[in-house]
Amino acid sequence: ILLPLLLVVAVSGEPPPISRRSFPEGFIFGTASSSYQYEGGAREGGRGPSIWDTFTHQHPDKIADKSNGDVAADSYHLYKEDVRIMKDMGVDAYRFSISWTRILPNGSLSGGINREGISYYNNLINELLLKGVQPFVTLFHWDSPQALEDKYNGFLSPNIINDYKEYAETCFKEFGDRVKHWITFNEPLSFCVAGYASGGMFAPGRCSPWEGNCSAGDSGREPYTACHHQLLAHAETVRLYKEKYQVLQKGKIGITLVSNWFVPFSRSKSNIDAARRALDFMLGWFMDPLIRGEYPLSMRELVRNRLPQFTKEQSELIKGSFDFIGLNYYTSNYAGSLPPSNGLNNSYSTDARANLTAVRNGIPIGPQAASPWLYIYPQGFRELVLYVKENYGNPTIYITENGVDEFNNKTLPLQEALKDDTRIDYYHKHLLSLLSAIRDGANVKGYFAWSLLDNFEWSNGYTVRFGINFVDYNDGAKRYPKMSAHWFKEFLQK
Ligand SMILES: OC[C@@H]1[C@@H](O)[C@H](O)[C@@H](O)c2nnnn21
Repeated sequence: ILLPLLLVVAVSGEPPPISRRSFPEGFIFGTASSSYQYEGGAREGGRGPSIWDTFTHQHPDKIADKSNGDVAADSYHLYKEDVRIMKDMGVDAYRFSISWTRILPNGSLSGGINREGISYYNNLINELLLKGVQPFVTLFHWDSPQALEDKYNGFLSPNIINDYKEYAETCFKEFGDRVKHWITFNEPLSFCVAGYASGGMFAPGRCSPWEGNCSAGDSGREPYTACHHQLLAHAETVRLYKEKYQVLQKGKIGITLVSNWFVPFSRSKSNIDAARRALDFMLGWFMDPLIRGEYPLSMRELVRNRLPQFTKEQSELIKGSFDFIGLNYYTSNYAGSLPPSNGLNNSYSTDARANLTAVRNGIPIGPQAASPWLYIYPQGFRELVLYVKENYGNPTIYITENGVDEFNNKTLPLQEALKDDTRIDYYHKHLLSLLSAIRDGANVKGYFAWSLLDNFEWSNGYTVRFGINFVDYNDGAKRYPKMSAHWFKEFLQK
């Protein structure tokens, strides 16, 4: 079947047609978002400050347009419009995150539950269910409570494990009768590397002096410590859910990870090994503990005493602590080998001894999008999904994010800004690539496009747009469907 279709591509250059009917029966399609990037209402409804409120307000220079998430896409007020858009598109599900500090304003349960926060998420969940859209809820999408940062340095302290577990249990109690898919953490990698290693790009903005302009930090230790505590918090929360809630509530629980695919610079052993190390340090950092109860050998050999160790009990607790894996894919890199670091200026960024780049011999791996790290390489999607299938026991996977951005060109007339052909081409080719991996046996049950709306893109602020729907930040965050929204609506026709 595929051969003639590939001939079509070879001749016409057009990718073969695809629709939801190309995918297995029951496959879930949705869109994804996160609380700090979408909600706004930063000081409304009893919400407490998160580290991203502090980071954007105290270090506006760290954000490309010096912006913040105070208003964002204003989903705090416009969520019913968002759900109407989803219903009109025909999506099956919506992945969103809960703001920890909207539920527990000062981070700990002892500080009290904010009933207005509970009410907001009840309203959102009920509206989704009313319109036939399943909620997939992420408990943590980088917006840690500032109060816990002040109290004990947040995820650098093991104290956060219990505070996180109590926050999660509050959500299970309040929403678990209607939420049947829970994601404990979004991309521990991104949070720990961009927040603690590479130049203070993300909140809490810690790093070593040789990595950037940070007031404090240790790029060679803190990324590993913070993510060790996230993995332990994840494992303890999964045990809690399975022991106290899953039998009655009948939901599933997992974690969302992100990885690039890595193409060796050449077929030399050193470059192939470098590509494998890159995968270990980006994906194996979490998949190896989840599947084998231990960090990858390459990490233990290269990071050594800077990498925390699991006790036997912790290893048993984390091994198998998931019903599904959420996997985010956006882009791929070339990987080449680097000599051992000097052991002086240690950093996660150099520990893997891998030179990662998007350009080889002057030729980019694919067209570059707006975000500097995003090069379009659909083949990498298939390779990554099959790598997880073959190296980690073919776990149940939901693709929890996949997408591409364009620049926020303020001089463009609205009708021009809605013509996002690149996004249509990106989704078309990535869905074909995913379908190919599924047909080769990968156990993928769903796909969430990033993102429903344009939103606050972390250190890029509002200078780039990832939305299938355009947000007019100058006119009450009004939503307008881009061409890709029409494409998705047609793709999703039952
Ligand atoms: O950068 C685009 C998106 C962010 O907006 C999401 O918050 C984050 O989960 C992510 N991971 N990889 N790419 N992304």
